Amino acid sequence: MDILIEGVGKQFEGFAALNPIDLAIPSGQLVALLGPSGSGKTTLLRLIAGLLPVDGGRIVFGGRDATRLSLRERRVGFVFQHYALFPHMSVFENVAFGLRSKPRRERPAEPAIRASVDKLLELVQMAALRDRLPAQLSGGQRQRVALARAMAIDPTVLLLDEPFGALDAKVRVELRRWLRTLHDETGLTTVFVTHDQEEALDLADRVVVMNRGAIEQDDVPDRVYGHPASPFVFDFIGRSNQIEGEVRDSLFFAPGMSTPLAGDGCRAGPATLYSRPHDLRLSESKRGLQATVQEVRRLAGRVTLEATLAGQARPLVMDLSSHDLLQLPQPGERVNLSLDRYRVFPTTR
Ligand SMILES: Nc1ncnc2c1ncn2[C@@H]1O[C@H](COP(=O)(O)OP(=O)(O)OP(=O)(O)O)[C@@H](O)[C@H]1O
Repeated sequence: MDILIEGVGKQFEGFAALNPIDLAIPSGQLVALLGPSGSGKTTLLRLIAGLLPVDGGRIVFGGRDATRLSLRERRVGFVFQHYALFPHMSVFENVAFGLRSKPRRERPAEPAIRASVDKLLELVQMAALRDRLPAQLSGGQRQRVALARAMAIDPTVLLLDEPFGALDAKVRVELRRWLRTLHDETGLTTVFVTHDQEEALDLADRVVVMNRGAIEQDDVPDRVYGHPASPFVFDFIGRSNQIEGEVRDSLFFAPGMSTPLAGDGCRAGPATLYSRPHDLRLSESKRGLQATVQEVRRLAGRVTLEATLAGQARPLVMDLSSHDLLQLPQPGERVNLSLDRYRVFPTTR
């Protein structure tokens, strides 16, 4: 089911946790809300769920205004980071709970409940552990049961708040691949909150990057990484280099360099050039950026070089290609660098 959010915002005691935003979540997509702590991700998820009343605007589920509907009426499946399964109930009973607690006239008959719980347990690969208690499961298994429980009510949408946040790194990666496969099988519209950029970029069809209660970019993962829409996104996603300078006559100037504006252009005045470490190269040409090598580092099979530019507070970081490794520059050496791709934004202070 598609979800439309129109002019929805939320304040807590005068503090804007979420500025009024517009967002369209197409049916069947897996959407990540990504941002630093306090950026408003959970607030937005809770507003979609109906766990919090909106200050204004509309939330539309599949063409139907759901703004004033409760969580139950919206029929959303919700999974929290620490989803408290009922400790005294078996895996099977936990998943059956949502169905058993439906009002009598909506409640399926017992054989139908058993059949649908069996199917869900197969889907989340927990059928073999159906009689176990939550305390007898690993963290990852518990979250799979929580997901099955959220899906038992045949939800219109699945909302997941840092579902793998409490798990160790290896299990997280396994579970996120598993969630992607599960999503492809069920086709359920799913929105999940994460502050882990790798998780968002790896898993989602669309990534909504949030900062200070606003949406900075809503795009497919490749574009969020390759074409960041704002300095915040450039900085927050992946690694970035910054060169301080100014824009004049449609050129970017910094001490010892001038280069044409790329992309959407940037108004005249103080500006910052952003680039990725893999978009910088060692160059033979004397016309490139002149830099002084500070350090060459090896980390996890990658070799990076740190170099300073005259007049710049921050060093530049670049990934070296295998060709560069044949003649590895040494600390203190002067090198010429060229920029393959970059974007210039007005400097924000
Ligand atoms: N019930 C509340 N009362 C007052 N302030 C709140 C309440 N809920 C959230 N906030 C504030 O609103 C802002 C956004 O919070 P929110 O939980 O949406 O952020 P988040 O992006 O999900 O962060 P995290 O990743 O840390 O969970 C924060 O500054 C938070 O302190």
